[in-house]
Amino acid sequence: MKNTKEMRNWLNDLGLNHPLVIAGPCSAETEEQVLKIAHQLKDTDVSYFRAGIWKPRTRPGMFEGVGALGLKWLQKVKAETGMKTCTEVANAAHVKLAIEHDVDLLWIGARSTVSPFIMQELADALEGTDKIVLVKNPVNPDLALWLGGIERLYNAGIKNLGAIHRGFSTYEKSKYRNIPEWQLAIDFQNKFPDLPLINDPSHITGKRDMVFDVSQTALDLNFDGLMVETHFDPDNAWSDAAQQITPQALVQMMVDLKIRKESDPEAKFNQDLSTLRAKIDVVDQQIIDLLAKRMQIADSIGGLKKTKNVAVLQSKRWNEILGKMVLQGEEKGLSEEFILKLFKAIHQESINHQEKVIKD
Ligand SMILES: O=C(O)C(=O)C[C@]1(C(=O)O)C=C[C@@H](O)C=C1
Repeated sequence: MKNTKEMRNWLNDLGLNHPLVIAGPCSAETEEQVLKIAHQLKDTDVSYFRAGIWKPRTRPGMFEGVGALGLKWLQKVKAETGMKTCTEVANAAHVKLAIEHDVDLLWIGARSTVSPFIMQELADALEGTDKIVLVKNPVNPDLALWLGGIERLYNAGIKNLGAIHRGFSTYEKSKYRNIPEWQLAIDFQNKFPDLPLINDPSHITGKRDMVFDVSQTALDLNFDGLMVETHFDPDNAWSDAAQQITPQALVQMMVDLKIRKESDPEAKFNQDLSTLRAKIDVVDQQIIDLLAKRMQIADSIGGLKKTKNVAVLQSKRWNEILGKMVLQGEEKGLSEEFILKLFKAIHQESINHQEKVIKD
């Protein structure tokens, strides 16, 4: 699969002057609930109305969706509001039913993207469709697996493709439900700049008061749109209550979000930007020189340890360095998260260098 300008066709054809917005409840609960939310989202920036019909839940015994019955409600949404509709599909039977009920956009969930078998089954079931198919990132931060899933659909002749960034599972304590790992989304855009990329702030945050902030970051990183879970009574939603926002809050959010351009033609702006970028280039060069210097010292330590048969890993010394760097970083306005990531990477490289010296 190669990046092509045509990948954006389905998005360009919508002719939007704002980011694409997909919104609606996490789950379709009742016909009344679906239609009430849909009517509240009509005449807003929302182009596609979403509702989960088949819900992949972590543990059995939770609400697993209303099933095919909900597809009839989505048909009513389209007839009554004119909004296009979308839902999640996870197997060939879902695909068949969704297409029969004229759902316009199908998305594939994070728990399906992890499995090449499921992705191939879905690709076979969707073969040649002109529906829009969006693929959520797999639960683990694996760009190749994400792209591989999309590629299976592409190879099945599906041309209206896109991706949804919904964050990644983590065992470590985090303020997010699924950590965004923005770098991975940036790498995705670098590889496929024309493949529409939508952000899902609801699943990244898991909390409604963080949805705005994550949406703004996504737009600042040139995402093409947002998928936001929306319910008229979020606290009493049958699934994911904490992360849903009201349709009114969504409308306000779309007003408040700053939609930034990728560049500006003004000469003074571009000159100032070039000057600052030149400064960054100088600092980046210094960083590389310093890192190379540090690794030369690590090589010497490796040589010394080799003579006395001393282990490469020195946990006590390393934890001292890490603690000191976090404190010094904080004094300079650098987050603990960043310092830990940076120095863990430096430590690993230092170990690699020493290993090479010791094994030589
Ligand atoms: O101080 C050492 O013994 C080193 O090997 C250097 C170093 C580092 O790069 O700072 C690398 C590995 C050890 O785990 C601790 C520290």
